[in-house]
Amino acid sequence: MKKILVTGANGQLGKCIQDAAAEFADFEFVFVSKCELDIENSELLRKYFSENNFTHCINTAAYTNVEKAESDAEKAFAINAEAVKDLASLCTEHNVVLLHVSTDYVFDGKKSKAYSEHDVSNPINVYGASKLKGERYIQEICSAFFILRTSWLYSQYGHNFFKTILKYAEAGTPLTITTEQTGTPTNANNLAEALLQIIAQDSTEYGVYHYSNGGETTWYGFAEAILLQTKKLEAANLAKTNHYSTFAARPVYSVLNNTKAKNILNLKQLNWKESLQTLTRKLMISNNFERE
Ligand SMILES: NC(=O)C1=CN([C@@H]2O[C@H](COP(=O)(O)OP(=O)(O)OC[C@H]3O[C@@H](n4cnc5c(N)ncnc54)[C@H](OP(=O)(O)O)[C@@H]3O)[C@@H](O)[C@H]2O)C=CC1
Ligand SMILES: Cc1cn([C@H]2C[C@H](O)[C@@H](COP(=O)(O)OP(=O)(O)O[C@H]3O[C@@H](C)C(=O)[C@@H](O)[C@H]3O)O2)c(=O)[nH]c1=O
Repeated sequence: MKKILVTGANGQLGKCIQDAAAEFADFEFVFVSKCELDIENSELLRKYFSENNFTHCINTAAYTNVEKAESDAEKAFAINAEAVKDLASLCTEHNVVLLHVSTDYVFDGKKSKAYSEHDVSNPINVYGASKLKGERYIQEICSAFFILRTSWLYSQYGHNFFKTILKYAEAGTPLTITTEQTGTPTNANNLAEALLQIIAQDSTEYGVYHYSNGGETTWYGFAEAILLQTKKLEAANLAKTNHYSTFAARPVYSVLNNTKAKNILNLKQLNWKESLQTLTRKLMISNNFERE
């Protein structure tokens, strides 16, 4: 019997995993939100691992505010690196396979071809640096781990670009969206399923993997597709810009090459536009866009 601890369970990906869990009836899940298990609390973490026979831990807990991280580096590193180090140690001590999620922002974006796992990481913002440090701890401490780097996550849950665009459009707020960065929007529901599939197939091909939806676009292209697919484009006030001022630098190009995940973990890569369409159709039928 697989017993899986999911941290950060009230976040975007955590909620998508809760939904995807319905398809994996053989697994026992322990979903813990930040209130129930703060991963910075090493004693409480230790207690959870001692009192449960977990076989796997999916760590979705993270400091994800890219802008705020620039002036709050200590906290970003405490959660994305130091707490991950504790988690990695406990997983090793208790023979637990760790599945951890990382980001395209570990790269500097100077390439113009999709990044593979062999490409050198070189983060250009605090968030990316803190996530890379977390990855490094896992690689040093664990032997049984999967690090899945993904990009531009969105879903019906939490705070994300998809929901921001819809909220602004519904309020009639003008939208000026940048064409400065190119990457791949990834439906967090697809990532949730991929993580559970890795567990289901009992893979021991541990290591770092890139997992995102397929294709590429800019943030402007993503916004346009969101509005088009939800039939809000005509009414929306959408404009493009080649410079949107932010505190944090972002990689100009951060498309991830998924070949390794496809070949070794047999993960399917859905095209970003098709996956967006699947989600928008589902949400439009059920009228179930989660409100904050
Ligand atoms: N969102 C994106 O675009 C991308 C995300 N990722 C990675 O994917 C993973 C999931 O991200 P996503 O679900 O979108 O992020 P969210 O911010 O939606 O979820 C993260 C969750 O972690 C919680 N959390 C924060 N600090 C702690 C802590 N100390 N202990 C326990 N829980 C904590 C947050 O709670 P609270 O909100 O209360 O602080 C939140 O519920 C992260 O590792 C992220 O770095 C990678 C690429 C893209
Ligand atoms: C809100 C807004 C943003 N932008 C720009 C700013 C930025 O360059 C880009 C995306 O902005 P956001 O702040 O929504 O996205 P950002 O926080 O950069 O998203 C990142 O989050 C972390 C957690 C990751 O790991 C990354 O993969 C990526 O998804 O869009 C506009 O051009 N217009 C707008 O109205």
